[in-house]
Amino acid sequence: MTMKVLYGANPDDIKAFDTQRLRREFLVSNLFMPDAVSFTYTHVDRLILGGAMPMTGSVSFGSGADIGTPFLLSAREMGIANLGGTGTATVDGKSFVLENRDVLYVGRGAQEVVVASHAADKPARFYMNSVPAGADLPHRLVKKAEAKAIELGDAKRSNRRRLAMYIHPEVMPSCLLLMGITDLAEGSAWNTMPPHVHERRMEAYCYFDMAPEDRIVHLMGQPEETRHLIVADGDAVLSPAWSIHMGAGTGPYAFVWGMTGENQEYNDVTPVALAELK
Ligand SMILES: O=C(O)C(=O)C[C@H](O)C(=O)CO
Ligand SMILES: [Zn+2]
Repeated sequence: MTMKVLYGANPDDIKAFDTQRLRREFLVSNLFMPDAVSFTYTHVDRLILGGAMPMTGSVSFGSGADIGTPFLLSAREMGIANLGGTGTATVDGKSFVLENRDVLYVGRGAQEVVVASHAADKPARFYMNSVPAGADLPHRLVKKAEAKAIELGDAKRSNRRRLAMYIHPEVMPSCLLLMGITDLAEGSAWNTMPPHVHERRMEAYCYFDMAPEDRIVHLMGQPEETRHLIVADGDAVLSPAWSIHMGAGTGPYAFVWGMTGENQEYNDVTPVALAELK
């Protein structure tokens, strides 16, 4: 298990960032390495994001040595989304089978998580978001069919998409984590249109189901001072509260979004008119 640390940046800093620096602070790559678990501790609302791609055996995590608590989840909750083939996640001896696009909520206090794929030629890709939690809630699997889905956008504007809420007060109540998956409709390219910011929550995206040669042009920054990141399959991007988050892909894609902060009000956002973007 590896734990990288990102300290985050403020909006004035990024005005002077070159491409390399911007990528270092806001882009997390190599999340899904064979038979490894990699975490990144961000100081953006203390969200930890991680990935694991077990192939033939199982891989486990749970130690809190990197973060100063007995266990990684001694004071945290976690969402685990399976972006690949079917796999199993076993939390302190209790096993949950995650098919593609199922999400497991792991409550505060879990000590050991063991993940495995059912078939090495179609490995599971477990993507994790973890945030500080104030209560112990039971672990629960949220199947794809149980998520609350919303159809958004318009094919004529190339932004039709289906947004599915998994860890959300109406589906799987948590302490402060929100997590869901957005799938772009065939032929649509743009996500999160029109864009928005949410002062009371940060957000992280993990783009997946992309062909290796495709890329997302992800836009970030304050509306009047945007920057872009070129993002590949399996990469995650951090979006602090002050940043827009939107993107367009050169081919089909989906993404997991995770949020935490002051509240869990999905609609507590400030829309940004496209004419405001610079
Ligand atoms: O395509 C979308 O729109 C989204 O998926 C939006 C994200 O869920 C989001 O930004 C939530 O604040
Ligand atoms: Zn958002």
